Amino acid sequence: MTSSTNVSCFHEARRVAIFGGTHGNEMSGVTLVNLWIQNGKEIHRKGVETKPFITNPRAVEKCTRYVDTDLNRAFTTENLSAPSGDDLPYEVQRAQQINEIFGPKGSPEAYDVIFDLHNTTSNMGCTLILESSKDHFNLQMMHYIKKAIAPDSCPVLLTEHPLLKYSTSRSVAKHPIGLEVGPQPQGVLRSNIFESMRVVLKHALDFIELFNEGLEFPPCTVDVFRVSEKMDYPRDTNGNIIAMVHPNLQDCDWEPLNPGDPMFQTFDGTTLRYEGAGTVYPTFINEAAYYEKQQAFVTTRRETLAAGAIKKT
Ligand SMILES: CC(=O)N[C@@H](CC(=O)O)C(=O)O
Ligand SMILES: [Zn+2]
Repeated sequence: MTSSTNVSCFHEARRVAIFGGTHGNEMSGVTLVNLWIQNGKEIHRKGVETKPFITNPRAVEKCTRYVDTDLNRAFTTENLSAPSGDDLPYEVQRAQQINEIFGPKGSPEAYDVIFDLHNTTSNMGCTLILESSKDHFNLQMMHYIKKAIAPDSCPVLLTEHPLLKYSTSRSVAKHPIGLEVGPQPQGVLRSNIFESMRVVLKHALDFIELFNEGLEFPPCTVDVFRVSEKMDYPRDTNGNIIAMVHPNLQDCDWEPLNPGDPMFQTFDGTTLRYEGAGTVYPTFINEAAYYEKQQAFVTTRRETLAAGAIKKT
């Protein structure tokens, strides 16, 4: 067998977009994208058209997550195929426009790559979000970024899950990549968070340039954290929250949580413990935007994915 039989070929990643302001109060992405709209020199790469784009301008203007509904949940087939009109929620109208410009989602005309820039109030560091374990192009890119950024770490969160997966803005692209950097409060810019987001984007664009130049990337493996279970805050019968994230768990994103470990602390100081089966790795711990989604954190499990060799056609 010749080595080339194991190489997956992809078209050049010529059309690339960088989304900021999918959530209007996540300031690193909003600020970087606005900078790059003014001057795109930093994101220019040979043989690549990179378009910086503010996805939810009305939410950015109000510095709020969204106006009518969460844009990063709005890219469902139902929404995208609904008859368009002013009566639709603002973000659904916006999703349709974005799908026209960068999609259509699932079609050969769709953009090759979309980076969607997010911030979290959780202590997640610089996290790459992968939507499909079978996307070898993205796996290779994430492998490249992890190597380039070492000894700093860059965990990969895999959101592939039958119930917990959601319809993101970036999902209109052939290769959707979320970048989630924290901790940063909503509406706030922190220089360290801003800079680490910028550095990851730099490496990502370098990878695309090398790929388009014809470099072959050999098979590799990527350690990922696969989303497993959504954990809500403990509540009373009226739905009111009766406990907080336990101090031993707060800020401990990506660290092992074992059966019997403290998880929540009630207002009178009682510790509630994790009673699941086996070790999990919580993340999005105490994310501000997830109170409305009844989510205190999400558990993940570690997995190693194999990426085949890739090369441009
Ligand atoms: C805090 C936050 O907004 N996180 C993103 C994660 C993602 O882009 O997949 C979201 O919930 O849409
Ligand atoms: Zn966000």
